[in-house]
This record gives sequence, C-alpha cells and structure tokens, in this order.
Amino acid sequence: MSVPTIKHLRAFVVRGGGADYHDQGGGHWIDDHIATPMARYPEYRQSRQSFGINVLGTLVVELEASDGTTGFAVTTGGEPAAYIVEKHLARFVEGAKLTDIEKIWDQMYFATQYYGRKGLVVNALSGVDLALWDLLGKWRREPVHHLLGGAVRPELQFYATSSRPDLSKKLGFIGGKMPLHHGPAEGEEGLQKNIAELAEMRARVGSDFWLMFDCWMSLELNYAIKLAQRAHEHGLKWIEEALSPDDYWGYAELKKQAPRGMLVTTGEHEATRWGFRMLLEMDCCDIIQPDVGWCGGMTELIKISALADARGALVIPHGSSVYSYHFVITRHNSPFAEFLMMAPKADEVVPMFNPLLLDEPVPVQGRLGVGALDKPGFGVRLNPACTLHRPYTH
Ligand SMILES: C[C@H](O)[C@H](O)CC(=O)C(=O)O
Ligand SMILES: [Mg+2]
Repeated sequence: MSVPTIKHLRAFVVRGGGADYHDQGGGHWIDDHIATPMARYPEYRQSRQSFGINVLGTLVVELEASDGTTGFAVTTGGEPAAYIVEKHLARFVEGAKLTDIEKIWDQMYFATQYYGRKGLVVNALSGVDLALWDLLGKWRREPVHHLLGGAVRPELQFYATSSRPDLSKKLGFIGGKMPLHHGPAEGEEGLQKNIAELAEMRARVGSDFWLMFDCWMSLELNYAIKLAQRAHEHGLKWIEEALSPDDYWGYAELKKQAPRGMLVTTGEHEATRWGFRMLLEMDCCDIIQPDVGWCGGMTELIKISALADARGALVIPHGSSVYSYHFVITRHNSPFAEFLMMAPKADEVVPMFNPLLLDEPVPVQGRLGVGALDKPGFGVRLNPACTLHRPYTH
C-alpha cells in the first residue's frame, strides 16, 4: 500500500488563550491570587502572569503530506518551541511516511535527549506527535479514537476546574476542582482561609458533589499533610499537585499520610514513560494526570497509561481538550475527564482552547457523546481569525 510522505512541517506561535490557557486577559479567575511556588515572594503572589506563567504562548505545528493531506496540533511552548521544531525536529519528520509515528517519536526524543527529556522540549515534541496523529486520522478519514482502539463507552463524563464549583454543579459537571488560593508563606491565616473557602463551597454544593484542591506545586510536605487533614472533614476528594514535581519522595510520604479515602494526584508537569514510572513505582499518587500536549504526545501517553493500568492506577489527563478526549474515551482506566472552565467568571462553558480552534466540542450537562468526536483526526480546525506568526523557517 502506498503511503504519502510528509512534505512540509511548519511551526507557528499564537497569543491570547489557545493551548496556553493561562494567557488570558485581566480579571480572569485563573489569575486571581492562586498559590504557586513563586508565592513565597509577595510581589509575585497576586498574579501568576506577574512571574511569567503566560510568557511562552501557544505553539501550532502544521504538517502537509505529499498527497495534499494536512494535519496540525497545538500545545504550549511558543517561540522557543517553534525554534526547536523548525531547526531540530523537522529533519525527522519531513520525508518520512506519515505512518512512521513511532520511529519519528524515538528519533525526536533521543536526538534532543542531551538538552531535553522534560519541559519545553517535550512540549515541542508532543506538538509534533499530536500533529502526526491528526494527519494520520485525516488521511485515513477516521477519528483518532478509532486509531487508538475505539471507544470503550458511549460518552465522556467531566469534572470542571474553576474557582466556582457551585456553578459547575449547575452546569451538570460531576465535580469541581478549585485552585488553592493561599500558600505556606501566608501561614496559619492563609491555611484557615483555604479551609474556609472549601467549607463554604461544600455548604453550597452539598455532600455528594466532588470537591478537589489544585495546589499547583505550591506546598511543602508538612503544609500539604496539614491541609489534607483539615480538608478531610469537608470531604475533599483529592489533593492535586501539592509538591514540586521533582519531589517524588515527598509525594510518597504524602500518599502514606493522607487521610484514608482522600486521593493524592499529580503528574501534569511530569513527562515520558520514565517520569511516570517513577511516580508509579514510588507509590506517589492514586491518580496520574499526564497532559498529552506536555508528556510526549499520544504516542507516549499510550505507554504511560499501560504502565498505570498494570498497577491499577487511574489516568485522568490534565486539560488538553480534544487531544485528551480522543484518548480518554478509549481507556477503561480513564473513567472521566477534566474540563478547564475558560469563561473569566467560570459561569458558562466555553471551549477550552478558545478562540484558537473551530469545531472544538464542549461538554453539555457535563457529558460529551462519542458522536461529537467522530470526525477525521482530532476533528478540529484552526480559527482563521487568530493570527499565526512563523518566527523561524528551515
Ligand atoms: C487551576 C490550576 O492552578 C491550573 O491553572 C490548571 C491546572 O493545574 C489543572 O487544570 O489541573
Ligand atoms: Mg492541576
């Protein structure tokens, strides 16, 4: 069977929302005094944009095959990732058959290993990998979830991440994950405020609705244990990313000391099968949360998920919109998905990568039927109203 080759790869950057969902305008819940590792410096406490959380912007990787088929994907990484894609990774893609996904992944990873392995380089590599899966799906005229083995359930179910789980409940979600607002530098008073927010939200949503805290790497072990203990009486379902992603030992201890029934989750800033093997083998958490745009793409997520499955761990990918949905619907050990609320006041459902994609499906009453994913590739298009900038060529 003759398979087209990949003729062109192009990398673009775009600002304002998109895959860099922290790149929002003022007054957004996602940038309102959220605890971070930088919150120990009072001048960087009120806004994450003040320390540069949105400095990179979105990376768009576009591929064109010899038969004219095109594919694309978006992730974070912006201009430095565009440089890596154009100047380094393109050589492994152009000229290859569009079915050579595994080989291209291997070449991209090992060619960059001396300066890569995690972070920006793996974001860039993930963007290329996702664009390859999109291209393969477009060429075969099949959705990516078919290529992954097919849906194991007729619909996805979502929890929502926002400052307003009470509104998420009204919108039909199964739970609400709130950002933690006060870190250890704000002492006992901050801790009490965190617990008071949880207690107030519990009173608003009732006892059955899931509530979780996203700590975005901001805590140290003792604080995390204290927070978990005090949050337990308010029915906190899980404590997420409490510690630095490098502190595998801290996570292992937190998991040991967390109140019975409370889950420890982490992994959105972890990458590759080797990073997740460490989390799993050191018994760091109950749920791993790889971001398919950051962990090594779909090719790597398949491997990460298989490792987790063999150990009985759940995989609930971080954000990532359609790139997650096509995966989650195909895996028994991913029973639900995350939806990040991008409306500034978290009071309505807007597409997660708004405004960058057209046809981006969103949950209705907290659910999304597989039919919404039944389009070739990942089923989305770039919005021509968003200005793409190509900073490098090769
Ligand atoms: C709300 C969190 O601080 C972050 O912006 C998103 C995140 O970590 C998640 O969705 O998980
Ligand atoms: Mg998180």
